Amino acid sequence: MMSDYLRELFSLDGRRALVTGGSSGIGYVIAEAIGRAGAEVVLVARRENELGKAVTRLREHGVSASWISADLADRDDVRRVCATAGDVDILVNDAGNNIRKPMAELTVEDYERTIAVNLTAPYLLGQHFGPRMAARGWGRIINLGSQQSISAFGDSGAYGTAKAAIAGLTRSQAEAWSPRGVCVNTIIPGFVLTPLTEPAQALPGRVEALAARHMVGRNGLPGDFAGAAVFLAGDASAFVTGQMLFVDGGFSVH
Ligand SMILES: NC(=O)c1ccc[n+]([C@@H]2O[C@H](COP(=O)([O-])OP(=O)(O)OC[C@H]3O[C@@H](n4cnc5c(N)ncnc54)[C@H](O)[C@@H]3O)[C@@H](O)[C@H]2O)c1
Ligand SMILES: O=C(O)[C@H](O)[C@@H](O)[C@H](O)[C@H](O)CO
Repeated sequence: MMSDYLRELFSLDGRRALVTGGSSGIGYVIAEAIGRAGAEVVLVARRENELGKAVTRLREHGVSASWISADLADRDDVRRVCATAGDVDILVNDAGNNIRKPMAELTVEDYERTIAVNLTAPYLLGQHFGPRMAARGWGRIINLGSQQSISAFGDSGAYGTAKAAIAGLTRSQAEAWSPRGVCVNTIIPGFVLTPLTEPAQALPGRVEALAARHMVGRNGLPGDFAGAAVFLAGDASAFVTGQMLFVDGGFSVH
């Protein structure tokens, strides 16, 4: 049975979380995990039907959940999320997109949309919620990076640019607000089987080749991120800030 000590260390009771990209993949699992640890959860994504389904699933698990529909590539939508979300103790910047083309073929529109979703939205949401968390003396920001935060992959130059910058954004946000109780960290996944990676999964032999590049011998699943998210969202990680946490089955060191 879980001791009161462990319950206190990992409980998110009384916390309120905003999870972008929470309708799908890794973001949904993070929302469910921190919700089941006690937090109230607000999901942000574009498609209302997917958001509605995710909120229904969360409620089936006893999680207090709601959603805001927004296109995070659109700054007016980002501002509307900031204005309507209320107090947020835990911000998870999970929403991401990857426009896959050879570097020289990415248009400026591809580049700008990719940067807007993967980097500018986390920047603006952090700028709104970070100081408010700091004023209350407690907060957590979890950004989603990628192996491309530290190394190059083919055909995703704009995404790689944004994900490398996420590591720098995390350090800058940590520097700004950690002195007042706000820990900011990046989760770096391996290759995870989600809708985002379906184009890569469709390439012959690619799934198997990537599985072999993980030390654990398999690709990631969304469920692999639950434990790290609960850890980084709560008091257990009070002395962890500005870091990249590699939840990648050993991919980065293989
Ligand atoms: N799957 C992987 O292998 C992998 C690896 C490294 C990093 N990541 C990162 O993890 C995060 C989650 O990815 P996933 O694999 O779970 O993908 P996913 O496609 O399952 O989920 C992405 C989520 O982001 C939302 N989203 C995308 N564009 C949006 C926009 N313009 N406005 C609002 N919401 C938007 C989608 O609605 C969805 O909820 C992303 O930041 C991704 O870059 C994934
Ligand atoms: O969109 C994608 O194809 C993924 O995000 C990939 O880039 C890798 O899975 C990731 O970089 C590993 O962390």
